[in-house]
Amino acid sequence: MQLASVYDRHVDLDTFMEGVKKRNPGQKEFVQAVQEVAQDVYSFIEDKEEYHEAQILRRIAEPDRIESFRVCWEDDDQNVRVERGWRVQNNNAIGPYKGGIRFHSSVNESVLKFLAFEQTFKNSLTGLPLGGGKGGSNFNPKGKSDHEVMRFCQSFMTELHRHIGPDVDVPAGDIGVGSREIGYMFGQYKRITNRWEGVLTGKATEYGGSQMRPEATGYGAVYFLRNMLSHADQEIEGKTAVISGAGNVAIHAAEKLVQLGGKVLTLSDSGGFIYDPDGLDQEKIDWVKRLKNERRGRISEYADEYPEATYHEDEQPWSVECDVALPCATQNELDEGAAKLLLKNGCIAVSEGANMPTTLEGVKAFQDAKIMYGPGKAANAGGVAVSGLEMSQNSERVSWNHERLGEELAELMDGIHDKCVEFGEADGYVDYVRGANIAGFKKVADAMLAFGVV
Ligand SMILES: NC(=O)C1=CN([C@@H]2O[C@H](COP(=O)(O)OP(=O)(O)OC[C@H]3O[C@@H](n4cnc5c(N)ncnc54)[C@H](OP(=O)(O)O)[C@@H]3O)[C@@H](O)[C@H]2O)C=CC1
Ligand SMILES: O=C(O)CCC(=O)C(=O)O
Repeated sequence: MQLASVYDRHVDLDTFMEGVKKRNPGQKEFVQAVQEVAQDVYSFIEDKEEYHEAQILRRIAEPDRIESFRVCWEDDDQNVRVERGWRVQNNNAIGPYKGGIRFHSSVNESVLKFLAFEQTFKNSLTGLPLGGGKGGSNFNPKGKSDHEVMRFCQSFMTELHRHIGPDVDVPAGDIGVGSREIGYMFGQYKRITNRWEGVLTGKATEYGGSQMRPEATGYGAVYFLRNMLSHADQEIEGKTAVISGAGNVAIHAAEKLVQLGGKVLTLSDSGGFIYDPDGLDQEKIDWVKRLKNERRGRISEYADEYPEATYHEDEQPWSVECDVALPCATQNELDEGAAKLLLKNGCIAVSEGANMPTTLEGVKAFQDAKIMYGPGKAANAGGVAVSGLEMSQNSERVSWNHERLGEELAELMDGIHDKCVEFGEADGYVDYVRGANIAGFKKVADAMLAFGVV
């Protein structure tokens, strides 16, 4: 009986999810990501026998491979330190594996599997030939010297280089991995292989990086918000916004929102959030860029620099009244209680700069209230899309200008929004989660069908 249900082509959603849980014990983030996709995909493929027969969803929810390795390095006191590194190559049906590298103490296999799974759908949505992958380490760069970070990155790449390549797998940045870390890793790859090739994206422009890549994820999340609002005959101008995070994505989301006439009230980090009732302007945003990218300081310092602002230690920004919210820090930072608080305070739209920042219950609260809710796999796809354009520029040995890339990014975000509407609109409401899941799934699934059982 048990075996029959496992191999049954038409297992129902609950049985499918039971199987996912059994095969991935203790991996709650991964199970959550699969659940969110499966519930939409199941209703889409209900009458499509070919997807059942080929067990497509089950195959996408099983990474092609996971490389796991030891990373040894020496700290400044010459202590030997040992961390663990991974690369999860989830699916390369439509292009080389592509997705960031995360350095954070919370990184484990479940987190990277969920990110690589999500990336597969996100990359498909961009319309570019990019498969899905993700990697990282439990190494925590916070408080480490530049030399320590360099030694760690070199050691990480010494192992990772065996598994990547410009037509195989092209990593980039994510939490804890910015331009400094990409530079150290690219330098080590080049040293080991003696090849200059576009094996990483997010490089500095001096050595093959693309204009607009640092801005792309945050700007893209705001373009997606603009698209959702304009589909509902609304605009960003004059809207108040709450943003979480104070890293690459949050800072650039704030910058674009302000450029488009929005008022940004908050930023946060893992210590707490700042509330600035006057709103951030470009000068304040530039100050935060220097704080985070050069001095590597804490967001609490903002309230010392700008006395009109207040700092709220160990708190999240979701209690602040706003029209729109952009979670741009990390997974599951916005739970059901926070979602209901945002709704109660009049929030009409959420655009996710982070990956899976809202819990399943939080997502349901937004959907039940029928507000505009753009899930990360659609709303934050601008980053990987411009990474895809960096790969094209590297292959052609050309460099496109800022203006062209800005236009390409806005067009890519328009395309993603259109796909979400095409597959997610019913009865006058756009379910962007459903739209993104189905559009992302369909392209990968059709490619897999063409390959047969591999
Ligand atoms: N960079 C990119 O291009 C893309 C990033 N993303 C997603 O966007 C999000 C942010 O990434 P990015 O801006 O690049 O990363 P950064 O490392 O630049 O910034 C991360 C920010 O989030 C905060 N943060 C991280 N973990 C936690 C936590 N557990 N609790 C509270 N705050 C936390 C950090 O605070 P602190 O410094 O205190 O840790 C920091 O302010 C991630 O979900 C990432 O996957 C998605 C698409 C592309
Ligand atoms: O630019 C990339 O390849 C990675 C972006 C990323 O990690 C993400 O979209 O979550």
